[in-house]
Amino acid sequence: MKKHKILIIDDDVDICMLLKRFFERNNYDVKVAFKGAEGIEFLKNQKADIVLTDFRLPDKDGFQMIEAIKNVNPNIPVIVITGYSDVNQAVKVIRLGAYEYVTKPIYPEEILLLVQDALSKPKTDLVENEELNEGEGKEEKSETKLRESNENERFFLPTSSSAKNTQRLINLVAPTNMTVVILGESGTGKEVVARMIHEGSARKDKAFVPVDCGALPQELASSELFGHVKGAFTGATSDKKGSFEIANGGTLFLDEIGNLSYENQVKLLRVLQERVIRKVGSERDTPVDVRIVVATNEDLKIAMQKGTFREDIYYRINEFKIELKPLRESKEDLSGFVQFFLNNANNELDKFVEGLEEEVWEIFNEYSWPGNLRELKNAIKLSVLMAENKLISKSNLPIDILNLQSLSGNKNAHSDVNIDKKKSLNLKDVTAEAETAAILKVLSIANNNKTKAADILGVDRKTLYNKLNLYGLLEE
Ligand SMILES: Nc1ncnc2c1ncn2[C@@H]1O[C@H](COP(=O)(O)OP(=O)(O)OP(=O)(O)O)[C@@H](O)[C@H]1O
Repeated sequence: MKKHKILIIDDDVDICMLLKRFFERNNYDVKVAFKGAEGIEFLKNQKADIVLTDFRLPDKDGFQMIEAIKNVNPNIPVIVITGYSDVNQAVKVIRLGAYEYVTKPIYPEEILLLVQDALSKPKTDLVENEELNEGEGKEEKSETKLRESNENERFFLPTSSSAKNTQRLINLVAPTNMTVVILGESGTGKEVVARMIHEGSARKDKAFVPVDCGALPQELASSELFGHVKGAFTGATSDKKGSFEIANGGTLFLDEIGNLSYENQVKLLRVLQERVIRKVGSERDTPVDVRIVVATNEDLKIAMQKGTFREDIYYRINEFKIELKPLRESKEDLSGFVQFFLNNANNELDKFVEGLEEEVWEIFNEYSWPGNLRELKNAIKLSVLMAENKLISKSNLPIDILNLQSLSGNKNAHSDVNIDKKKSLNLKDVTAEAETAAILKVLSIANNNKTKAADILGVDRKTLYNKLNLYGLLEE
């Protein structure tokens, strides 16, 4: 079998040699470069299948590296090694098109898993930020990718009268061009509803572009949303399309809109009023045809009173409102969602779990589900993984559900994970204890594989590392 070629760029000779030996032992062809320019030069002249680069190189930083690498080969997956505390950088490198980032201290096995994962994906899946690179053909490809991922997703349509009413509103508004505001707590399915609106519109064959305004780094937000022209700021080495342009003809979903900076609110108002955008650093307007759906879990009226959200935008976007109930207030839909998530988890994990024991149903009905559908989905997935019989039993449940459920004083649950009365009932301590127990349990199930463990826990690897650090669980 042909060996894959990995290019490792790091000025730390020890790390380079360690990784080189490790990957060679695992049957990879390894090329090493100690400077950014050297690595780029190599890519220009020879083929590599994947690049592993340190964020801090003597001649370039990680942002410049990704941009330069993608200029040579937009399809090549890039994994960036960052310092432990550089969470913001890590988020930015992903936005710039890196496949993944790993934090120091590095674990070669963890990097190997990521490399295998990246190389097993079809090329189109790897082109996360194709829009970074201008060109009509490329935009088409990124739209195809979005459509493909939409088709793979299957949603459950709950049947309670309130859920049916929501579905009626979705069906009513979908075919129009109205701006829709979706309100609901985190995890209630706001993005799913936004997708349904898109799917039910004449725009369904064009892109659905979700943007989490809460996760946009301040200094990159304008360029992410509206694009930039070459030379607009240091590091803007080529033109870049923003989310509005990528969504042209389709739907742009602005999640957590309350987090948009004042400056970007002003720009958004222009799009809403005139349907044009102006790229950062450009002197001319570009027309866009985008349907806008926004979501928030904060009360925008209060934000408006506080002066953090502009009144004119509020009234512009407030054309049609859909409010999603938290799961604790829509328990009639619980069993339908449980069955749906159970089927998915069985398929994903190759298991054959048929349902929940009666006692577990009682716990599920009592529990307040602060993370809503996302929490339910993760809890079912973990329980299916843990289940040894046809029915999920109480011992298979994530510990935090049992802890919070027992704290709520439920008489029916007979929890055997009761909190010791002598122990602190301070919520922070309880949470720390529950999280530590859940993390340790999952790490042992996942054979200490952090990527897998993070997946089971329903968090990203960065969050898992932060928790491991916080609770002193990181191995030396
Ligand atoms: N109708 C549904 N059918 C199947 N899964 C769903 C449905 N609604 C939500 N989910 C699942 O629940 C999880 C949370 O949904 P979603 O991301 O849409 O919530 P959200 O309200 O946008 O969350 P946040 O405010 O945190 O961004 C996702 O994994 C999603 O796939």
